[in-house]
Amino acid sequence: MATIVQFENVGLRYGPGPETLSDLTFSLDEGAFYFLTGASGAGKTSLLKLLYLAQRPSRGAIRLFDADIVTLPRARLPGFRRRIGVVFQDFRLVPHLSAFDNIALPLRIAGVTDDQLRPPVEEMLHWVGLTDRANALPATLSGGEQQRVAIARAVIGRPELLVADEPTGNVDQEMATRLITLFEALNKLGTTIVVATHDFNLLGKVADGQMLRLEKGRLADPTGGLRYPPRHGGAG
Ligand SMILES: Nc1ncnc2c1ncn2[C@@H]1O[C@H](COP(=O)(O)OP(=O)(O)OP(=O)(O)O)[C@@H](O)[C@H]1O
Repeated sequence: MATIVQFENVGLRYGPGPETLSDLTFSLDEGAFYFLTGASGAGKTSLLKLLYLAQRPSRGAIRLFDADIVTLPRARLPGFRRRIGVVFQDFRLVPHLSAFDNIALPLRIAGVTDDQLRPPVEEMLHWVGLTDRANALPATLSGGEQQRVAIARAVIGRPELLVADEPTGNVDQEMATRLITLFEALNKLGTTIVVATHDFNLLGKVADGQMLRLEKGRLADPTGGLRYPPRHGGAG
């Protein structure tokens, strides 16, 4: 299976303090489904930011889509970002656009005409249970409804990589199951998926799901022990 993401000894430091992420060495297979778990503050969002190119590492090498993204010229970043769907923890919907138009955004950016984009947007609205909220502005939607719009927007363009930060944090279990089914359908079409979650119920819902676990900024063995222990016996 081809590799879509490769991290080699990656570290991330936000300021003068200790590293938030340390010694990350792993690869993600193209077309696979990953859950990223770990306690609050372990570094999940930070790792996702490296994956969707919102953050550059402080050290180490990252290859994405077969390119060295650490040295990638800034001008090429937007082209890479368009290949990645992102569900942000805080949704980041465009406030003056309706649910319909937020979901339609990736297709509009890709040059799809209004006539052509209506059927897929309506299908997505139906899938996330928001057909009757199509014209609503984000501020008038509940947190769970906003989250569903954010998910629909992230998946509609069938990205090569989907990165989702706590995508079911604001919905009930029934909707969480439905949303994971949507991710699985996208995964079957070839999208590589990385879902950061605290919800262990989700893990059992994807037959081929693999788990990555962060512990204090380091990648740990999902079964417990640290796979990449600190070299000098530190606590990590
Ligand atoms: N922009 C930033 N500047 C400085 N420190 C940051 C920044 N973003 C995150 N951090 C710190 O990095 C650490 C990891 O944060 P991160 O949000 O990646 O963790 P997380 O595992 O996603 O947590 P949660 O599950 O609570 O969302 C935290 O100590 C956090 O305070």
